[in-house]
Amino acid sequence: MKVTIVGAGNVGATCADVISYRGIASEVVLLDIKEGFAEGKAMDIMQCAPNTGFNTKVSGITGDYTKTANSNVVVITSGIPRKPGMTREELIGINAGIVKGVAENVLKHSPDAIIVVVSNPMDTMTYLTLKATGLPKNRVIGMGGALDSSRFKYYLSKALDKPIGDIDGMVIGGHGDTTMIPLTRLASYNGMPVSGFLEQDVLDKVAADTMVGGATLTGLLGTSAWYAPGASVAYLVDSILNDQKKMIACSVFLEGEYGQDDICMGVPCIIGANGLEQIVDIKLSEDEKAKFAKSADAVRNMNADLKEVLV
Ligand SMILES: NC(=O)C1=CN([C@@H]2O[C@H](COP(=O)(O)OP(=O)(O)OC[C@H]3O[C@@H](n4cnc5c(N)ncnc54)[C@H](O)[C@@H]3O)[C@@H](O)[C@H]2O)C=CC1
Ligand SMILES: O=C([O-])CC(=O)C(=O)O
Repeated sequence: MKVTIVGAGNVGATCADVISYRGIASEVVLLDIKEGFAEGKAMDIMQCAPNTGFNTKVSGITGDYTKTANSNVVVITSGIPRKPGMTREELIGINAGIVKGVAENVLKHSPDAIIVVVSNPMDTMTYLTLKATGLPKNRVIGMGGALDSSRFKYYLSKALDKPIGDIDGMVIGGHGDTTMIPLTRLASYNGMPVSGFLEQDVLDKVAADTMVGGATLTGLLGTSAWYAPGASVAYLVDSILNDQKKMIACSVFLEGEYGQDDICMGVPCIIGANGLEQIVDIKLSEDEKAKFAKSADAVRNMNADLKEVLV
């Protein structure tokens, strides 16, 4: 199985590293526009193999899409990340043109690929990819919810002081500082509701910290995060390539689900060999429904800025 990752920067290279280390694909191609950069990252990753023991073939290329031919999955991480104080939405001006051009180029050589969109603002970039390529909705999947959910589990595990692997929880909605919806009501510690262990004010703080999880890291690092983002993409790619049918919160095109139409947003999805195989329409509370509708308004507002790039 072959995966192409466009953008060999922090997130793209980390994703390639996790995919190869965990043997998720037999071949990974990293592509970047910066001369020699993808080649260097690929060489560095390959030189881990003797000591970590993987067999994935990782190669890098500058701008030559012929080397990406017949990829099963293409991950788009190309574009600029935010700096401290910025929102993800502020990246749209530069990233929209990059993502559209990349999506068109990859499809010329991998017409059957499933595309995973990572570049921000991710929900809008996913919508753009879907509209610009005309691909069916099962083949365009935005990654954000897998990451936001892992940050939610992290903050819950800290508040509970319990192992992160014992915690379950999901974040739906938009992948933005104010549009994420951590589903606290449904989060659990070994199958038991977290509300049985934590006071409401603590749960509210966990949700608030989760929502600004990316901004917090951007403030600490000077650029946005990459370890958990790269690992979250690899987790999603694994479910596709190995037909795991995991339920993962992903940004996908909605046609009536959750009361929304003509928009890509984070909802629970079954992800397998066909990409998006099912949208799981869970029953939200009135409060969660209101939050989802508000989140959709904000994402839709952002999508309106695509008018020029979508001509
Ligand atoms: N959806 C999510 O959960 C997350 C999204 N992101 C987003 O992912 C994107 C990448 O972030 P980083 O890897 O940290 O940035 P980075 O700056 O480290 O890497 C981006 C790479 O894209 C390359 N690039 C730019 N234009 C290109 C083009 N036309 N073709 C090929 N490559 C091109 C650059 O040369 C650079 O190497 C950002 O937009 C960031 O906001 C980051 C983390 C999580
Ligand atoms: O915060 C950012 O800009 C990058 C991102 O989407 C994340 O780490 O969640």
